[in-house]
Amino acid sequence: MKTPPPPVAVRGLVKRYGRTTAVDGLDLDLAAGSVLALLGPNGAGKTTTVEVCEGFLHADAGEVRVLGLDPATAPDSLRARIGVMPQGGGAYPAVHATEMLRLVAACSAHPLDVGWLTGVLGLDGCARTPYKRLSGGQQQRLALACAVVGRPELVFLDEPTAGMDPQGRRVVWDLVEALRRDGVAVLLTTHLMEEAEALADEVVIVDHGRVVAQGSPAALTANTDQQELRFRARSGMDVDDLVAALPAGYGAAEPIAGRYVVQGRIDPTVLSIITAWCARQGALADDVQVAKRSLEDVFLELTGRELRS
Ligand SMILES: Nc1ncnc2c1ncn2[C@@H]1O[C@H](COP(=O)(O)OP(=O)(O)OP(=O)(O)O)[C@@H](O)[C@H]1O
Repeated sequence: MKTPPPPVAVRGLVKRYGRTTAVDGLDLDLAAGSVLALLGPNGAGKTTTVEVCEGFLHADAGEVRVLGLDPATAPDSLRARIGVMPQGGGAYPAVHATEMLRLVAACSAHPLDVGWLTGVLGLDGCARTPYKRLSGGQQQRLALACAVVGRPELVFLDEPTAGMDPQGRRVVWDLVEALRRDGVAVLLTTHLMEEAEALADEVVIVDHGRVVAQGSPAALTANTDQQELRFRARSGMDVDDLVAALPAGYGAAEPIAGRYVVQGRIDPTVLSIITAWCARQGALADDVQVAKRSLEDVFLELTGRELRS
């Protein structure tokens, strides 16, 4: 039996806007029935990548295949098989929430039940509310409903929970989880590492239009034999001197001014060495934490910048 093509396969994608190279040789593979999160700071090229995959933008170079098709030349045949939730949603201002959803459902051969979907997404109370009167979170959830009502094989969600309160975010996360259980492939963008960690089978971290790291959240944040101790203190202390004070094999860095990281096995002796060393510098080690690496740390180590910058 012939294996179906992967939902998304991108090789060497380049997209420029004038002098700005938004996407700079990006590769991406979304496996069937899995959730991939494109994680990166503002302007990293996430939306541009997704819009090329959706067929809304054309690549300057590289190869893009979505469900085996080139979205640049076959957008109509693809449209019926994919669901798209654009950043910020979008609908006619006066249309009622359910009207909008019924309109989209009518374009599909086998839509989900609109009443069921509005219930699941907590939109029952605003079925007759004009789109422009919905809260930002409700507009987002309606956009998500529109993206999935046609039972797509593949869904693109561009920052699906941006600006949502924790309750709204939970509803969206539960729906993404349900899509995965139903075998739907999901490509989402986010700059929230907790969202990527909670939802994604595969995380692709992008910066300046390039992939800087990828893997499962567990693999990306795995500690080899390493633990980390982080603390805040006055900036500019000599980390080489700190390394010299620690047992052999330990590392220390100040990736952001005033924020220090010590890598190695953290035990009470090491902790006391660090705090004593700080005291000798006339500094107080504040906000001391022993932590597992987060995706935020991975990004910081790779780029020297914070995801939320
Ligand atoms: N239509 C456009 N014209 C010119 N430059 C653009 C256009 N769209 C995006 N850019 C630029 O391309 C780069 C990548 O933008 P993109 O929106 O893809 O990033 P992003 O990772 O989705 O960011 P965000 O998280 O803010 O949505 C940015 O420098 C942005 O300013």
